[in-house]
Amino acid sequence: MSTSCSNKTEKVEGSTVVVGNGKEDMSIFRPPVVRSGAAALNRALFSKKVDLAAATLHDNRLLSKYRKALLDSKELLRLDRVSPIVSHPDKALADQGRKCLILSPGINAQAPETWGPVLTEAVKKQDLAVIPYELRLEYDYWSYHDVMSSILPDELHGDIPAGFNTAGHVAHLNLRDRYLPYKKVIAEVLLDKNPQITTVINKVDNVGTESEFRTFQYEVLAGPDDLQVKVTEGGCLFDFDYAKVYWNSKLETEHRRLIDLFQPREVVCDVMAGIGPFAVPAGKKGVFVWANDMNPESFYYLKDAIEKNKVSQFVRPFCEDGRTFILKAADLVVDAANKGECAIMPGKRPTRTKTAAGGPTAPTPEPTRIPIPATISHFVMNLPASAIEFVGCYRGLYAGHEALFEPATATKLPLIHVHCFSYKADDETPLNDICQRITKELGFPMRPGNPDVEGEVAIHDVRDVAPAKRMFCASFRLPRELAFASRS
Ligand SMILES: C[S@@+](CC[C@H](N)C(=O)[O-])C[C@H]1O[C@@H](n2cnc3c(N)ncnc32)[C@H](O)[C@@H]1O
Repeated sequence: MSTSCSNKTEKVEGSTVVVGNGKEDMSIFRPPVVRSGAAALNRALFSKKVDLAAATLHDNRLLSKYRKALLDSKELLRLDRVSPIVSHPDKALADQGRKCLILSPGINAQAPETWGPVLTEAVKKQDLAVIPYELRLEYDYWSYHDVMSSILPDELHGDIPAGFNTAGHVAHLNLRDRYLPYKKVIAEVLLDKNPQITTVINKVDNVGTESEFRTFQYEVLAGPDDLQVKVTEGGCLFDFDYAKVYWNSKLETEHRRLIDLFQPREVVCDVMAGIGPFAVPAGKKGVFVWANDMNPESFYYLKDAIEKNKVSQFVRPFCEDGRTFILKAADLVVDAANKGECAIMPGKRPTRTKTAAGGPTAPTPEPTRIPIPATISHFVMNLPASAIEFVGCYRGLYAGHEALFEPATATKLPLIHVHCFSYKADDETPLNDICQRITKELGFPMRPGNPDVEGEVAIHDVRDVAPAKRMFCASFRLPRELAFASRS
């Protein structure tokens, strides 16, 4: 046989193997079929023996030379997560430190015609011998996907639940009905294969129980019913009860995108702040944030995050309906600026406090005073199911305060970032839909475009949420006519 011809790479679930002569049966590396249904997971059933061959070296010093040569000639086993270098299967020889190299499937110890050129030559030189080798693959070897493919019937293989949300040690599934009979087994395998996860929950869909605070009903599928989680996002620690407040780790990129727009010393108003994934990291970079959430539990954990992350000079927590908070925040910020409120940052000592000669300690620099500006630069409204309905509340935001903005000063009116859902489409359909809805609520014509042009909206595609639904963020500057309208 010549292994140098007709090499091909075959993808086996969870493993890639390069086949020497193109004739190997790759199914030998698939996990055993364990159609135990919804019964308890029996890990022992996933043990599998695979008959292969190994090259046993007469001198271990030749190990690296032959490992490379056999790899290059495609005669060495190449299987993800399996080292081809193993102890000799004979215990006495193994105790003497003798090693073997596991060979590619298709190579048969008893059939020299299946050996490639490197093996043939090395055997001739008596550098090595080819022996049968039994490779054992156990439950721990198989990936989550391998194990679930073994357990689930063929008709459920297309959509094996994998894209779960995590919050600290909790994995949060939202299983489709057809996977529910297997929910306990799915949860057990997830626990086994994700060491950082210790509790698996599934969303329980009780029609009409969706909370206004975006919390959900759940059942524990595996692990303790402990949903007090610790999560790090944007360099900040959040320690909260996942059952009582909204948290979605899939929004991390969106949080970062908006935080990157905010400049230190600006003011941001987060109308539906949750426990602060926009507000707290923004505060950490020196942005003043007026952060509000109507859920008292979110307010509690928002205050906790402000304290734990030491951003209380920059982030102020509130707990009220966002509809009333919008105008109130604008007024509070004007008041704070008029009163000269500020953050005071301690002066930083130079790292070396003594002169090279061991002289006097350098004086502590003066603290830096960072005044709160009078105007809000950004509003954030992440309540996608209904935030667009809140945009009418901006009417009269800066009534009587024309002097604070362009053209009297260089300050622009605030940018409003409204999260919302719309259709999934490759054309303008979602953009037009979102602009029509904003127009209706605002009472001012808005169209897709550049947010710096009055009447235009930039629409960012945030993420997929359902087969026909996506989440977007619509950003626009508050039109002058509305900002300075009288408050009704
Ligand atoms: C989708 S969550 C977003 C939370 C946070 N901004 C984030 O990105 O994770 C929406 C939040 O709006 C809050 N909420 C719901 N109705 C509200 C209202 N009328 N006023 C203020 N907050 C509200 C909920 O309690 C929830 O925390």
